[in-house]
Amino acid sequence: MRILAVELHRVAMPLVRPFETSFGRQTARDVLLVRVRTTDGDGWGECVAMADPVYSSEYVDGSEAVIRHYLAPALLAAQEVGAESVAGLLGFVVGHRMAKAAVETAVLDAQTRAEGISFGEYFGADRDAVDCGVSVGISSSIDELLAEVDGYVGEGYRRIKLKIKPGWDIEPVRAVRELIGELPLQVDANTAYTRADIEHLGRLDEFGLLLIEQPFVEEDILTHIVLSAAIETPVCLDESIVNAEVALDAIERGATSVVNIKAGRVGGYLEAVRVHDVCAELGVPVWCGGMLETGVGRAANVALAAMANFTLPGDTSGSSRYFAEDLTEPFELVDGRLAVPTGAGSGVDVRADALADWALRPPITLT
Ligand SMILES: CC(=O)N[C@@H](Cc1ccc2ccccc2c1)C(=O)O
Ligand SMILES: [Mg+2]
Repeated sequence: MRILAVELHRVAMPLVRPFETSFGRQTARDVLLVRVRTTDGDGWGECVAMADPVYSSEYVDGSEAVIRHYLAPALLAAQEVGAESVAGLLGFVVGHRMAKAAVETAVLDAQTRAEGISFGEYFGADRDAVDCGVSVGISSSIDELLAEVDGYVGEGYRRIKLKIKPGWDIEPVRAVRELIGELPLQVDANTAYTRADIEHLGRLDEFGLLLIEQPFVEEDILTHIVLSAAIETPVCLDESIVNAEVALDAIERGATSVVNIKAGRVGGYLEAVRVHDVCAELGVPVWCGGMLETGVGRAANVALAAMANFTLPGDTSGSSRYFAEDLTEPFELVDGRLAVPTGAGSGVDVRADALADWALRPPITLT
């Protein structure tokens, strides 16, 4: 098919409650959505980049600029485009994986809608619903944290993940472990620790955690190797895993024994499937990470999380974890699970009224 136009939409999505991590406090999402208009129909992709470059080097204005000036022109100039050829067409741009992922996903959506197959069928999903976990931010007090966690347990979430940082780790984890009993529990440091903290992090072993996620900076594979050898709790990488080759290297070197897969972080769902396959071959379980996506990105994540080696609950929470109203029909937990959309493509549709109401500015149309 040929790309006739690429539309860049920016919407403001207020969060139902602040979300605090070791790198900052979010109260809203400034979301970039890409719609491609092709000879075979339309498709949508969500860019997971945050407003500021504090989780990764990408940020939403940067993603928009690189799509506008490099990625969209490359696709518009191509005579024939398919999801499987997008990465090659965009390879001349270094990095900008979240921007590339949004564009590739929009093409994949248009292509699979035209073919009448769902993302789940395209990825090779092996189930029709996925177990859901929830990511809980840093709170202003232990009591406030416990009230929030208690609510999620009541909603049926099958796994709790706590954001931690130096000064907010052992005590909150102890309190939550006491509250939730044997319910699976894990922590995410978002790179906030250093090698000097290894002994301190070993104190988490008493809580029987599923994993500790990305304690050290993205580039520092070595210190994750040292930590893995020093503590019982399995080490899981997130920010570090930028593609399947890095996943293979990190696993082979003993830096990680569980992998958080995020399509946006690795450049798209096709690379995410490759990361899944590499981990499956090595017997390393994976789970689907989250970037506070709207229903557009959430739909694709749920389909990805239905692949065989996604054996741990992901951060594929219900829409209401983040948004009072979603851009699509809301994703709602049933028995701690989300159903994999069965419609063609992503299986969800962007609500035109919400898009118009929450638009930060008129869409940019590139032809
Ligand atoms: C669900 C979860 O913990 N996600 C990320 C961190 C994160 C936190 C805050 C965010 C705010 C706006 C956009 C993306 C964000 C991602 C993680 O696993 O490391
Ligand atoms: Mg993480």
